[in-house]
Amino acid sequence: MTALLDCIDLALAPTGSADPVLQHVHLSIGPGWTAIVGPNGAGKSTLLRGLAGLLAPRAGQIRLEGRDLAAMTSRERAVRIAWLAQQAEAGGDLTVRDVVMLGRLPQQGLFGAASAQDHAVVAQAMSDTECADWADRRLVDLSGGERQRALLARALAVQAPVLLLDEPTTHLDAPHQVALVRLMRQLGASRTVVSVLHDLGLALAADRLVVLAHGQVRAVGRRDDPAVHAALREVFGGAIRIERLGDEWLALPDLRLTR
Ligand SMILES: Nc1ncnc2c1ncn2[C@@H]1O[C@H](COP(=O)(O)OP(=O)(O)OP(=O)(O)O)[C@@H](O)[C@H]1O
Repeated sequence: MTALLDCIDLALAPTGSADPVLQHVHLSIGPGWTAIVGPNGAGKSTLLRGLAGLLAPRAGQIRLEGRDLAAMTSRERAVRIAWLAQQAEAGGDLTVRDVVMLGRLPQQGLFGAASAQDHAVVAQAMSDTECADWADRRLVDLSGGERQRALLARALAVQAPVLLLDEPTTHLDAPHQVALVRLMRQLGASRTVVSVLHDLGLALAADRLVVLAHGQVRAVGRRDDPAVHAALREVFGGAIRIERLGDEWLALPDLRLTR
């Protein structure tokens, strides 16, 4: 399988930081759903922002479909990569439908009018994230979870081959977390979906995991890969238990540590 996103000896620094937090990263991420996990400050968001083309590499390169991401125009990136940021935007006076339609801008171009197909894509994206019922409400008036779902719909509406989601389950209740896992699995069948997740239980539903710590990749592998489980136990200091339940893997905080 040809990897869609390739990091080659990559060094990245967060915006405003002089020093790279990720160094010498070699990583290939292909089609399917990949979860990036690791302790606070490991560099997960920095890596995702790099993959989105929002941070220029301090060294090395990120290639998308074999092309240097840094050499692409922002329009070229925008039709290929959809992005959901960690901090939800307020959205001003825009309604949910307007915000989701913004996801079609890369395809429409600045002066293009929304086509019937754009409206159909927007309706489908709102249906997939269950926000169609409040399509006419202002984003600013929504609860945290509702807003998160509307912004996810905008990212889906781009219909990009690469979907990058930073903490997409933040603010979501349990049924919507499960719905999102189902959606990421479905989308992974035809796209490259990469999500940063703090909830290891949700991350272990992904096809593959990338375990990061201190700006280094500690393990990459399928969710049933013992090397991935060992790396998770190592980087989280044994604070989690990983157990198999049928076809699924569970990661639970090990509360016995508190005794
Ligand atoms: N502007 C900045 N200047 C200096 N250091 C920064 C800046 N932004 C982030 N950092 C540092 O870079 C490191 C990586 O940050 P990043 O947000 O990528 O981590 P993360 O793994 O996503 O963390 P979390 O799980 O807490 O969201 C952290 O140690 C953070 O303090």
